[in-house]
Amino acid sequence: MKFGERAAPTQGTPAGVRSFATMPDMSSRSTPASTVDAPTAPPAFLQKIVAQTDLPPALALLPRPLVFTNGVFDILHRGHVTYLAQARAQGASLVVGLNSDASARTLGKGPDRPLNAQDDRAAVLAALESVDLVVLFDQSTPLALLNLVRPDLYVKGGDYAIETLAETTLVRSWGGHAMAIPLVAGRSTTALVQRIRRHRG
Ligand SMILES: Nc1ncnc2c1ncn2[C@@H]1O[C@H](COP(=O)(O)OP(=O)(O)OP(=O)(O)O)[C@@H](O)[C@H]1O
Ligand SMILES: O=P(O)(O)O[C@@H]1O[C@H]([C@H](O)CO)[C@@H](O)[C@H](O)[C@@H]1O
Repeated sequence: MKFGERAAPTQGTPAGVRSFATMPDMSSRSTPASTVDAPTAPPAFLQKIVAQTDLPPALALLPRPLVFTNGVFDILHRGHVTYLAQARAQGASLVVGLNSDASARTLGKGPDRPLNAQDDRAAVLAALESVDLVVLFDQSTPLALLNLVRPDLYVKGGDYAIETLAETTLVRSWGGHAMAIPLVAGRSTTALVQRIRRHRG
């Protein structure tokens, strides 16, 4: 139900949200609707962010085939969301390995990158319908995490030569597969940042 819609009183109103059934009738007052208590419960999508130590039970709940990908996802753009939706469509669930800030800094993307901190990047990814789990990793490659997740399919964007990746060799070692997804032309975080900086003068 969208904010402000009236509905029949239901049981199980989320914590922090007062049921309309228990709210004072404000129809005859001039008080604006914005004075109604704001929800205080954290959004459910944050539950998709899991620590590596909590992975086994979280993975056990995911339907197979399981797809895995990884990256920095610093400023989310159309290329990313297209790629993640296409990756998810290859299986029944998608786990994203997300470079921690320390790990991202080792990748040579620039001295001020990542611009968005790891918790913010994780939250934005977790809010996507295509993403089932987000797991941070601290190394310069996702190999150790990949070995924990043991997906059926490893996916990376077409900016990588999939056959040359160590991730491809690893996923094939347990009978998994690897696939490259074609790039959405002209979309990258680096290009976006450059354009913003040029316009700023
Ligand atoms: N335009 C795009 N189309 C499809 N997939 C993409 C695109 N850009 C990035 N990806 C994929 O998204 C994942 C995360 O990529 P990354 O965070 O490096 O994006 P980026 O925009 O290329 O960033 P940067 O410019 O900082 O390198 C990678 O697997 C990459 O292959
Ligand atoms: O966001 P990026 O830069 O595409 O993600 C990187 O991918 C690397 C890739 O898996 C090559 O092996 C990985 O090693 C790196 O840690 C980033 O996740």
